Amino acid sequence: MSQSETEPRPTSTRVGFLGPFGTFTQQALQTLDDLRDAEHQPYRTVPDILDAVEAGEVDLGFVPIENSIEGMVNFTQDALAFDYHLVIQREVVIDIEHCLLAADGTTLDDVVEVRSIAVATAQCRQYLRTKLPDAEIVAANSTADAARTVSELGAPGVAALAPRVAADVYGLNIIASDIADHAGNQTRFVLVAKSGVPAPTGHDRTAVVVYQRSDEPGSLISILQEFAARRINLSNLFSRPTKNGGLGDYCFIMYADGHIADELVADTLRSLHAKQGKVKFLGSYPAAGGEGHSVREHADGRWRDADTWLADLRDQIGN
Ligand SMILES: O=C(O)C(=O)Cc1ccccc1
Repeated sequence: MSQSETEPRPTSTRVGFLGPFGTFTQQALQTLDDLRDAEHQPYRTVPDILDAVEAGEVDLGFVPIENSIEGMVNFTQDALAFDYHLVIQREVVIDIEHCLLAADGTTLDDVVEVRSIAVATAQCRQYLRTKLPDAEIVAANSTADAARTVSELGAPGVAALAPRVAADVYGLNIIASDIADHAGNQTRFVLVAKSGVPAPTGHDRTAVVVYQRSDEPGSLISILQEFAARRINLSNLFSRPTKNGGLGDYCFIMYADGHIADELVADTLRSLHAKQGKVKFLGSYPAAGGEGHSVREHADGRWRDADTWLADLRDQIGN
């Protein structure tokens, strides 16, 4: 009897990403060497990907969360903060080059309509306003989705704002390249799963959503003090409307250096929970490019010493 008849074949990991083929998200996913042999499954929108992860249709979801020009990708941040119980496993940062793609016969001078996902057109706002002031901007589900529809339509005067690679995928011409409003355009993507926290690497990030006590003034400062008092660097902090509490009801989405396995990070979260009431953990994961200052190296040793000291003290007093 062959091995395949006795043992179930190991199924490969399935990863859902923002499709169709040719998106920036797909490019970023292709940089993950250990997921090269995984099944890459395109989805139409970020919620579709996250639904698929929650439903177990795919093992992992891969989504954009931050752009160096546009800032936070709010629809992803909000989905992770409010709508799903998923944990970030990893992050990846890639360079982004925006191009205008069109079918044969369309030059830049002919363009009357530009299609793309809003987060991409926002990164080229000045270019579009100055070079194509009369062009209509039409929303698509992704850059590659825009390229796909431009290709299918074949209509003159319609262009997609999309990655260079999408020209090959959809048989279009590049009629303008590198058109973002600022140099060094980059996007951060994250891999999410239903559960699991990767082991600390020493260069990690921890993401949390902290709800402020609406009845207490100065709650942001008291939240920040929890991190500052433990010398934990925050790489990002922004407020988002909770959406249920009416105008002015906000929570904070925070990205801190360190890992939940670090005593100092754990203690910060414990204290935040005690003081603020509601904290949602979004994950601890290796920071891209080895960023994320190590919280553990010095602090954990000192913390263990302090723990031992306190335990001894309590022993002495019989508690
Ligand atoms: O639409 C895409 O190609 C995406 O992957 C989303 C996106 C759009 C613009 C910059 C980075 C990611």
